[in-house]
Amino acid sequence: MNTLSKIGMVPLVELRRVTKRYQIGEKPVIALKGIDFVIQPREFVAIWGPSGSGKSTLCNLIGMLDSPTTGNVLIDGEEVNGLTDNARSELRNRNIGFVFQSFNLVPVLSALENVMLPLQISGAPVAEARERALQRLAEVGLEEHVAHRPAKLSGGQQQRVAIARALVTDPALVIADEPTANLDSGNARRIIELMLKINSRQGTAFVFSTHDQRLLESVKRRVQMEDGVIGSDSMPPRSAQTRIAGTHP
Ligand SMILES: Nc1ncnc2c1ncn2[C@@H]1O[C@H](COP(=O)(O)OP(=O)(O)OP(=O)(O)O)[C@@H](O)[C@H]1O
Repeated sequence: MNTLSKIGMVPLVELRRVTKRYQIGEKPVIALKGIDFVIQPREFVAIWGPSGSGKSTLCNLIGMLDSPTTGNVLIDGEEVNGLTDNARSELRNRNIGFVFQSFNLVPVLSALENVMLPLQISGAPVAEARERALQRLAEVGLEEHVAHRPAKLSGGQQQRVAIARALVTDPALVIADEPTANLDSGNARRIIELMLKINSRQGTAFVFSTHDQRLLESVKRRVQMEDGVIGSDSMPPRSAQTRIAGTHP
């Protein structure tokens, strides 16, 4: 992120009157109907709502994986619409980490190699990539499992590898689209607590989506999606971020 967002002068993400329309054959689907939305540095935001309400579409636009039909998306104060594909990829790789519902780990690579991958793709020397990946895996509590391939890990452990991978490039924002959808309720809760802890300790901003209201108890900013608009049951942003017992700012 540039210095302006680091010192809080511009939001990390800003959506201005964003719409998204999909066309399947003859029939248009308006997935987002004019969204205004801001994520500030260090925020932890839950996007919740029923299936089909527009959560993934919103995450994809925030992560520049897709473009709006109308309206503007600004990342770190920079308007995304006018950028070339290369400039957009560069902005994304520099600033944003992703966690997906199906973990998306490379099956033939170990946990360590999976986490090293984003750094190696960006040209970091192997020794440095290894050191930073080991550090991230330790932060998510997997130092004992670094040599295991994904198939040897539980769903919760695989998602923790994915979180370590999302964090390894030190992004200002991690987008986690339904990160707990394939986990049982205990592991789902542990994943949210882990993300809250990283947010609290390191200041990484998180936006995560879920249809499970039970996961929202400890999240202070909630954005409810309802048929393509932000619903009335949203909780406003808070200047102070959530702290988990035993963690430090
Ligand atoms: N690629 C696409 N092509 C056509 N329609 C789409 C596409 N992606 C999403 N939609 C439609 O847009 C609307 C919003 O979908 P979206 O996936 O954003 O909702 P969601 O809240 O994330 O749902 P879920 O929780 O089931 O993932 C739905 O009506 C969906 O069918």
